[in-house]
Amino acid sequence: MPKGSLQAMVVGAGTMGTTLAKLLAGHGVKVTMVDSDPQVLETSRLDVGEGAVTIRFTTTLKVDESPDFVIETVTENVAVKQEVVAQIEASVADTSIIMTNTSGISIDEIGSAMRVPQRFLGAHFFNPADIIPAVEVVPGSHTETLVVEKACRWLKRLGKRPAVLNTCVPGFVANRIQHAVMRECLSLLEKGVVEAEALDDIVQYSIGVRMALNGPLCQRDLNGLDTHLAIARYLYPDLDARQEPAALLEEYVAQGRLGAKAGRGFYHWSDESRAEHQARERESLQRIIEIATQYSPKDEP
Ligand SMILES: NC(=O)c1ccc[n+]([C@@H]2O[C@H](COP(=O)([O-])OP(=O)(O)OC[C@H]3O[C@@H](n4cnc5c(N)ncnc54)[C@H](O)[C@@H]3O)[C@@H](O)[C@H]2O)c1
Repeated sequence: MPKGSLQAMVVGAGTMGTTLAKLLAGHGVKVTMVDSDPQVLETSRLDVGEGAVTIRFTTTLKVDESPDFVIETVTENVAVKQEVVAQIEASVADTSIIMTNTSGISIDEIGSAMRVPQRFLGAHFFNPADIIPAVEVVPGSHTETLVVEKACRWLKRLGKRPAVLNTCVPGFVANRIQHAVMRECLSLLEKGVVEAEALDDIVQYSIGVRMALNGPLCQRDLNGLDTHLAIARYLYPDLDARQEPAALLEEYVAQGRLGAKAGRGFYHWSDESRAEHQARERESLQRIIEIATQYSPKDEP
C-alpha cells in the first residue's frame, strides 16, 4: 500500500484498537487514534512502538474530518457503541465508511439511529488484529454493496482475508463456533469426564493442529461425510445443548478466576508466565499462519 494513500480513524485504543493501529500504520495508512481516556491513549502509544510516530493520538473526535474509513472498536456495549457511532457520524464526511469491530452485536441495532446507514458495516477483526488474517465482514440491512466491496478491497490490501456473511446473526460465525466448542468443553469438565490439562491436550493436538491447515468443512470432506453422519446420529442426543452459560463458568468468574490477567482461570498464572506465553504465542502464530496460507490462493490487491 503506497504511503499516505489511505486515511483512517480508530475509535477505542484498548486491546483491539492498539493492534489495529499497528496494522494500519504498518501498511502506510495515516491513522488518527481516538479514546476518551488519556491514560489508555498513552499506553496504546507505547504498545504500538515505532509506528506510533506516524499516528495522531487524541481524546476528541475532530469535526470535519474526512478519513476513508473509521473503525469503531470501543467497549462491547450496544448503548456505548450507538453513542460513539453517532459522534463519529457527526464528525466525519458522509463519504467516510464506518466499520464496527463488534464481536457479534447486531449491525442494524448499533446503526439504528444513523443518518447514513448505507456506509455502515461490521468488520470483525481477531486479536491480535495485526497478525490474524481473517476478518468477518458483516453488512447490515442498509449497507450498500459498493461499501462492502470497497471495505473488502482495503482489507485485502492490508493483507487480510475478508469473508462476507450473507446474514447478520448474533456472534457472527467465529464466536458462534467458539461458544459451541466451549459449551461442550465446560460440560465435559463439569461432568468430570476429563481434567482441564487433558482436555486441552486432546483438542490442541488433534482438531486444533488439523484446523490450522483446513477449515472444518474441508476437513470433513477429507474424512468422509458418511462417517461424519454415522457419528452425528448417535452423538447429538448426548451433546450439551443448555441455553444458559455453564454453572462452572459463573462460579469461576464470581470467584475472580478471570483467567491469565487475574492470575487464575483454568490454570495458575504469574505475570512472568503470562508475558512469556503471550510473547511465544505471537511469534508462533506468525509461523503457523505462514504455513497455513502457503497453499491457499494469494489475495492480490
Ligand atoms: N479483545 C478481543 O479479543 C476482541 C476481539 C475481536 C473483537 N473485539 C471487539 O473489539 C471491541 C473492543 O474490544 P477491546 O478488547 O479492545 O476492549 P478494551 O476494553 O480493551 O478497549 C475499549 C476502549 O474503548 C474506550 N472507550 C469506551 N467508551 C469510549 C468512548 N465513548 N469514546 C472513546 N473511547 C471509548 C475505552 O477507554 C477503552 O480503551 C469490542 O467491541 C470487542 O467485542 C475484541
